[in-house]
Amino acid sequence: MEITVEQMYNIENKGHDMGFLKKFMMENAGAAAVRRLVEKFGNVESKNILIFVGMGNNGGDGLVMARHLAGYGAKVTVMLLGTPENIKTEESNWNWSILEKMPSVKLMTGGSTDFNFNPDIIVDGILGTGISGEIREPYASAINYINQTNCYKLAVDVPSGLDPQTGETANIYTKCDMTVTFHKMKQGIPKRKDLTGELFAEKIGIPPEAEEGIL
Ligand SMILES: NC(=O)C1=CN([C@@H]2O[C@H](COP(=O)(O)OP(=O)(O)OC[C@H]3O[C@@H](n4cnc5c(N)ncnc54)[C@H](O)[C@@H]3O)[C@@H](O)[C@H]2O)[C@H](O)CC1
Ligand SMILES: [K+]
Repeated sequence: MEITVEQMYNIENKGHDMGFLKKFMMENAGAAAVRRLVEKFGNVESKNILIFVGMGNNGGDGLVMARHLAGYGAKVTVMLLGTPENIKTEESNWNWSILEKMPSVKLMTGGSTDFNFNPDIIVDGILGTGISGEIREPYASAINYINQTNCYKLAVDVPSGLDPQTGETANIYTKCDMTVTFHKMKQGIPKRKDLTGELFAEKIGIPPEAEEGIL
């Protein structure tokens, strides 16, 4: 069953109000996406993985992925597309503060795309269900960098720039090899398999009762 973005937010909020906090949903989302990646590659040890992180919860999922991938022995670099003080949500902030205590993950901020290594894998955690309007900087430059770089690309929830409700694209958008979306498929995402690549919908622990009165 495909659901709307509004239904997803309502289910997420109801699950949170039941006590299954968004930080746990985020943890399960990031872990599920990493499992798909590890399954794809067999082993991510020593792979150069570059994770672009937006300032909302799509970015937060990327931060969770960074921690899990470090645990698998990958060489992880996180590029936060802004400054840590401007991270928008409590859950993302919490995950950033953990990474600050992990020298195994290289943290970069601001959004420069002048990297001194070639990534094997890019994770697109720039924009998810919160997208609105044309893509602004520094997100636009990050999306251009992703599209110009020849490596494997995983989209967190939805390729950034693709509207998960309508399937329409903004002025720029990423083209990925795999997309891992969460809880249930959103209506617009499967309309653009050319941008999503392989597509998976992963459960993230939200109680089914959180759907009551919404679906
Ligand atoms: N489905 C679930 O239960 C869960 C989903 N998770 C992830 O959370 C994101 C949605 O997070 P949200 O913070 O609401 O939105 P985004 O991260 O997509 O981005 C919002 C952020 O981006 C800015 N912005 C919006 N449009 C633009 C634009 N065109 N150009 C530049 N910047 C833009 C805006 O200012 C906002 O601050 C969902 O996709 C999942 O990945 C959670 O992990 C929990 C469980
Ligand atoms: K994304």
